[in-house]
Amino acid sequence: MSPLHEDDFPEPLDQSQTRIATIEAAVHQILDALGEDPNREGLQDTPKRVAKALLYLTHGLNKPLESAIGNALFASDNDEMVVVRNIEFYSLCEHHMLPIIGHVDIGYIPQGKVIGLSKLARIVDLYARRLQIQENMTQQIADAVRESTDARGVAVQVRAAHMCMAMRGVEKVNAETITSMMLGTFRSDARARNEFLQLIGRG
Ligand SMILES: Nc1nc2c(ncn2[C@@H]2O[C@H](COP(=O)(O)OP(=O)(O)OP(=O)(O)O)[C@@H](O)[C@H]2O)c(=O)[nH]1
Ligand SMILES: [Zn+2]
Repeated sequence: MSPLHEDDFPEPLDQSQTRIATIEAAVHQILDALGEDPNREGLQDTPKRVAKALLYLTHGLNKPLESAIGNALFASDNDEMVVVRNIEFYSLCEHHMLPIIGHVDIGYIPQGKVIGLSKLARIVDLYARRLQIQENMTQQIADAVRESTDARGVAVQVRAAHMCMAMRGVEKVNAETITSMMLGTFRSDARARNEFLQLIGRG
């Protein structure tokens, strides 16, 4: 599965064209309301660009979990913790539609099968590429890893900067929001939790 590009949308072309046209008209109105001249040379193609960019930035919406994983689940007797850390993500906050930019660390303890490593990053993108709040994204990623792997435990930590807190509002550029979700063994066993935190460099 190759990464999605701005020009491919995961739906029939006519549906994408309808969405692009609708968003384009709305962006034209927004430019006008901002006091801009939407017809000046520099802005002529802006509504279309914004429409395509917004569809790209939310392309995880309504996509099933299987689309991120395919067949990449492999039988394995290994029952040691697997950690993939520092998976970068770009999302949009659902309150202001401004960027949330950060990193996700994922750990799981396999129980009979392991998942293709890249699929953990694809799971992150599936939930990041839509309008989000960080807490829900954290939980959705953890639930998806658990559901797809039947792992004994799943740990997810998300560290992010919210542009709505940096570029406007309280204007705190250095604030970092950390959320985590511990399932199964990670919730019940402090040693497993601490090992995860050590491995992600936060213990
Ligand atoms: N819990 C949570 N809050 C978020 C997230 N992203 C943005 N927010 C917050 O959503 C809140 C919306 O608050 P409102 O008072 O309705 O909006 P606002 O007037 O724009 O608030 P300010 O940002 O404080 O100016 C703000 O406190 C944001 O910081 C997130 O991922 N999780
Ligand atoms: Zn926001």
